[in-house]
Amino acid sequence: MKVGIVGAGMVGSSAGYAIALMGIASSVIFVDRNADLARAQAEDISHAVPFMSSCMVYAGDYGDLKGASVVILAAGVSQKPGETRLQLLGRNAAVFREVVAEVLRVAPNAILLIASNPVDIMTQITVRLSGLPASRVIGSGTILDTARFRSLLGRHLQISPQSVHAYVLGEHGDSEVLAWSNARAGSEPLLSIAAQMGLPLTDDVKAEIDDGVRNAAYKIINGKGATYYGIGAGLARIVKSIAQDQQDVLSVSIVTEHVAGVDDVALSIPRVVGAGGVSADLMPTLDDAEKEALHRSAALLKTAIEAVEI
Ligand SMILES: NC(=O)C1=CN([C@@H]2O[C@H](COP(=O)(O)OP(=O)(O)OC[C@H]3O[C@@H](n4cnc5c(N)ncnc54)[C@H](O)[C@@H]3O)[C@@H](O)[C@H]2O)C=CC1
Ligand SMILES: CC(=O)C(=O)O
Repeated sequence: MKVGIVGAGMVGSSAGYAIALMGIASSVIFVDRNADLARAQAEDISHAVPFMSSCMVYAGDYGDLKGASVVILAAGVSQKPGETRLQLLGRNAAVFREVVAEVLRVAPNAILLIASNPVDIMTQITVRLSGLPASRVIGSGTILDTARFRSLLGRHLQISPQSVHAYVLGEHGDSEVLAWSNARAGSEPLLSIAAQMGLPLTDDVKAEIDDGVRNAAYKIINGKGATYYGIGAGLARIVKSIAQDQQDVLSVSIVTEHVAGVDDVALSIPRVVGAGGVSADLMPTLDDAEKEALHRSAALLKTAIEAVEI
């Protein structure tokens, strides 16, 4: 499978690195308005491939995306310390007006995988610009926040994060909702596991985990200027589900007709992902506070997209 990546910066290159090393694509092509950067990233990553897998990695222009099954859009600006994701909207919408048209011209049948922030709104903008069905325009959404939640829960409970089944819903951003009430480790509710392990999930522990998930990006950006390894692996995970038609349940963002009392808005809930993109939505059972928080997150995103003229 051929995977295109538009935007060869920190996020695009980390995704390309993960995809190449995981051996889930036959080729990865980088396109960036900075052609020297795209070439350098492709060359550097191609030197890692012989150690791990088999994948052609090169740089090109939009014409080279012809035949791509998936195109990742990671172009645009990223947050500076103190900036929110929503503050990037105007600048990244302008980038997408140019980029989406170029991609569609050569790869009209590709599934588009959106990374640029604010990712939920950029996903909805991409559906408007492309006219593609919502199921084929997938925002990475809260796949990263869900990984952060599982990582912190696993660390507290001393259990592998891969054995923690918990999701972050709603906006990939400040209003996101950690779904505690249905989270499990193994087959047991979290509270039961916490008691059995002698590691109670007190209100203080839950508040610390909430802060660690919700504010992870701000902390990492303060420390090193950008986040990229986590989302690079998350994007590769979505590409794997598509490439291998896995029907995995992943928290990703697509434009959804009715969700949490709001119509026609892109946000994350667990969804089934395979070769055709998203094939089903799996709305979790939530408690009243989580339902209300998800409604607020959806309404915030709806207000933001309504202000975008595309
Ligand atoms: N969805 C998520 O969970 C995450 C999303 N992000 C977002 O990903 C985006 C990229 O972040 P980074 O890679 O760190 O930024 P970066 O600045 O390292 O890379 C962005 C790249 O986009 C290219 N670009 C800009 N305008 C372009 C255009 N019109 N055509 C082609 N290429 C263009 C630039 O030349 C640059 O190489 C940001 O919006 C950031 O907020 C970052 C981390 C996590
Ligand atoms: C930057 C960003 O969106 C994140 O790391 O969550």
